[in-house]
Amino acid sequence: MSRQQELALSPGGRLRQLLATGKTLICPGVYDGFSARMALTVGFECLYMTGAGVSMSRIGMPDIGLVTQTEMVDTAGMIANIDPKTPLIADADTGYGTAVNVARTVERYITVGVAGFHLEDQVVTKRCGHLNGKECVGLSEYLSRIKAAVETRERRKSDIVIIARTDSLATHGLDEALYRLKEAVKVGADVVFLEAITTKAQLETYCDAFRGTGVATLYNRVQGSHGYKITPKEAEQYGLGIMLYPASCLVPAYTGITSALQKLRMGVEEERSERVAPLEIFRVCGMDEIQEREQGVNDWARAFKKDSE
Ligand SMILES: C[C@](O)(C(=O)O)[C@H](CC(=O)O)C(=O)O
Repeated sequence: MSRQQELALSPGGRLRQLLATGKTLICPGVYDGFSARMALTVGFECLYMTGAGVSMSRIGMPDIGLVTQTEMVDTAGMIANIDPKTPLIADADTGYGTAVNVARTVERYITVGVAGFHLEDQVVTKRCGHLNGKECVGLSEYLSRIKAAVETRERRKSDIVIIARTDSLATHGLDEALYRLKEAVKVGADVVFLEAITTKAQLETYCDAFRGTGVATLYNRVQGSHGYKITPKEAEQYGLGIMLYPASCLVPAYTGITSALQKLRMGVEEERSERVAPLEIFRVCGMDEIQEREQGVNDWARAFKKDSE
């Protein structure tokens, strides 16, 4: 693909291109500008905006359906535009209301440059998929959400990737969960996401159900949960299309910051902090590029002034 063609690709197009390689796409969970910058600096090809992370970092609340559409769209737009070449998959939870709310969420995700999103079948007062006590809506309500997303994508002539998530494994069992995902695909979802898989047998049945159908499967690897654990290498062997690591930044932030603060509270400075100069982290956040741009504009202004005098 030429540079021109590559530049012309939409965020959804970039994500589709990555999925078409057939390799498992490893997506670290980011939730703010800083975590996104770190993931980009390390070189990930695709990022995931975790709703749990946005809920905790942005409003200081747990992942129990408190974060709003406005907060999610605003954060997603900021992250997606740090490096528009790297596609962002965003959590869209339940779509934040009825089918019309779903449509508005999708419309806004398209506008701000999100490449793909997942939409689930929990009730609107949802909770993290790895907590007990989940409740799911009926199949027709779930499919209305997916349908609203698909129609919005068509209306906007967008290629945003729609990921159908079901939490019904915990509430209704594996057969119903797979049935829901298959129906979501019929309505127009591109990727399926069976949430909170806890056994090898469930994972195998899930992968078998979609193998050879052209529909990519997503696996949500919530470190520290009761979810079944697989490595990225095993994910390749299972033929999984996407692997999310929602807690990949959250947990190190939690443990690292807490430990540094505990020390500071005792009057001891964290020795690692001394090894990082402010400039180093500003650089992670694009300092050099911004200064280069500034320099370019200043040079132009100087030349302009000289010519016009
Ligand atoms: C994927 C998820 O929706 C998220 O918000 O990142 C969560 C992850 C979590 O709460 O740790 C989930 O429901 O699995």
